[in-house]
Amino acid sequence: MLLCAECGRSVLGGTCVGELLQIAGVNKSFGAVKVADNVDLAVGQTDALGIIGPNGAGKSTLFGLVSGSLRPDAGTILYDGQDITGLDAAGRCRLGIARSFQVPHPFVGMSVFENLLVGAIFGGGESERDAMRRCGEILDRTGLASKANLPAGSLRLLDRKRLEMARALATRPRLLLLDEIAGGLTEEECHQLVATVREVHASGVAIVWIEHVVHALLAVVDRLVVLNYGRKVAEGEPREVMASDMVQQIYMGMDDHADAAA
Ligand SMILES: Nc1ncnc2c1ncn2[C@@H]1O[C@H](COP(=O)(O)OP(=O)(O)OP(=O)(O)O)[C@@H](O)[C@H]1O
Repeated sequence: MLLCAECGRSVLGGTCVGELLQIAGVNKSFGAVKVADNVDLAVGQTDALGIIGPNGAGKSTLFGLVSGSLRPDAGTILYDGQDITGLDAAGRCRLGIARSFQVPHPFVGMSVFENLLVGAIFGGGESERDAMRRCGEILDRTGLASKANLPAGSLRLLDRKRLEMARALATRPRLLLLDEIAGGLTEEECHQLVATVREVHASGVAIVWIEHVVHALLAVVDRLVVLNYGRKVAEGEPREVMASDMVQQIYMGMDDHADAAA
């Protein structure tokens, strides 16, 4: 892949694709607990970015700030060059930001297909006819075609995870935020899920993936960010980041905060 000499991002057709998402100086506290501490982050239009960090590091909170369910106390969020810091979640969804949740929460009484249609019509802004056609394609792509008419509440774990991703895809995202979709799956199921995420990325969707199942993440992402106590403490080539002393210390529980608390 050709990279821009100035910013290091991908070059398509001779043009730098630039940033899709830019987070600058974002802070968020819940009471006395700071869960986003001056976070800067950029995601290019063709990026696949992984985010790791211990429990409570502020990873899901960051997704809330990007998808619009949470407001930062300070800082700016730009999407496609537009300041979306004050925009609500529905507005961000219409611009192409979609999020899957760590704990899937589909409309359990509706069928799998109906769950996608809701996303496609209300989130993606499509006519019912276009939405139905595209939802059929997404069901195929995510391996849910044979489950289309089942109630979402009857699905087992892998299919619930797939549905969570399919619902996000139904909104026609350019930026897909995946929150721990591989947890609890068998090796084979994980392998299938990785293949689907790779396909989605290859179709032109930027991916940001929070995941504790690191081998699944490393099979997809080309950059890795580490959060700890709300701070971005490392960023770079995934295997180099994983091998760094910083990450080893955090995962061995030997970082500054742990020392201080001891
Ligand atoms: N709405 C909220 N109100 C108060 N505290 C919250 C809220 N949401 C998250 N927190 C707290 O903020 C901290 C960061 O939570 P967050 O879910 O972002 O962490 P995480 O890195 O995603 O963790 P995990 O890997 O366990 O999912 C935690 O201490 C959590 O309890």
